[in-house]
Amino acid sequence: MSQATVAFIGTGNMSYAIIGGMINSGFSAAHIIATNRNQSKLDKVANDFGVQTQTDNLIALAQADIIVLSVKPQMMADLCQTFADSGIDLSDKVFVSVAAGITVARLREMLRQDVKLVRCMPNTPSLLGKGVSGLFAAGTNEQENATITEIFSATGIAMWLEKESQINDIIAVTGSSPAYFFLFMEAIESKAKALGFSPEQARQLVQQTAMGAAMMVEDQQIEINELRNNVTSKGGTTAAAIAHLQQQGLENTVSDAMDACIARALQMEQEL
Ligand SMILES: NC(=O)C1=CN([C@@H]2O[C@H](COP(=O)(O)OP(=O)(O)OC[C@H]3O[C@@H](n4cnc5c(N)ncnc54)[C@H](O)[C@@H]3O)[C@@H](O)[C@H]2O)C=CC1
Ligand SMILES: O=C(O)[C@@H]1CCC=N1
Repeated sequence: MSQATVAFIGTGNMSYAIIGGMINSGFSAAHIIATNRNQSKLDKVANDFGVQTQTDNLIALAQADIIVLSVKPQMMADLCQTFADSGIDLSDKVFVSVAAGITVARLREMLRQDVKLVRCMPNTPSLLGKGVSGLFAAGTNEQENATITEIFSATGIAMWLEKESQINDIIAVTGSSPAYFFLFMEAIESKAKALGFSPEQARQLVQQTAMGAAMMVEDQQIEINELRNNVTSKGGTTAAAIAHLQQQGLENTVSDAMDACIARALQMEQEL
């Protein structure tokens, strides 16, 4: 499957990021099909990355070896029904679902077949090759898994998981967590504006600092706690700020937020 054709069904934010990561790391645009019900939503991905686009999911399904299901979880049952009803042979295809909160068992029920399936939990930094994708295989062989690894390694780190339940854990750790970091950055940006910096200055200050901090974590390879200590002079300004965050329970708040994320995924598994 080295020249596998990959169809992204429901090309929105997440598929755009994966496709971008693939193209930026040298995948052939000719082997990627992006679908959406709405052609106008496909113009950007076609212009930016030169991939094929298609408003008819069944044409993409018939042409592709790997089918990435990337509609919102609430749309998945309707989409899968059209595939199950299509009469197209699904048995040789590898399905990859990036949807949160829908299990392998439920996806197979929706497709009315024990299809070869990989559950994948990516994140949007995939666009820059800085993504993380948790992967869980059901019914795929080694060669197929190698092809999937190749695709998701192109977008960052691809990590195979032993248990399907770990997909929900990785949603909390990496799938949803870019939003936690963005919220933290928004809070700093907003306060910088309140302190009198212009919107442009506030944006520049927060983005440079966040990027610098993240790059130090990667570059220095020492405990993150030590990096923090290196900023924190005893009796100084950082110590005052950190003490406030800790008194307000930041660590517990983050832990509780991640538990809420996992709980929502489990609840979706019951609902969808
Ligand atoms: N956005 C994120 O950071 C992440 C999202 N995911 C998962 O990715 C999936 C997609 O999420 P987003 O990209 O954020 O959503 P999105 O709403 O940006 O993209 C989904 C697209 O699918 C289209 N669509 C809906 N039904 C369709 C159909 N029957 N045929 C063709 N296109 C159809 C919609 O028009 C929309 O443009 C979800 O299942 C979500 O759980 C997973 C990890 C991270
Ligand atoms: O919010 C969501 O449900 C999806 C899954 C991980 C990120 N976005």
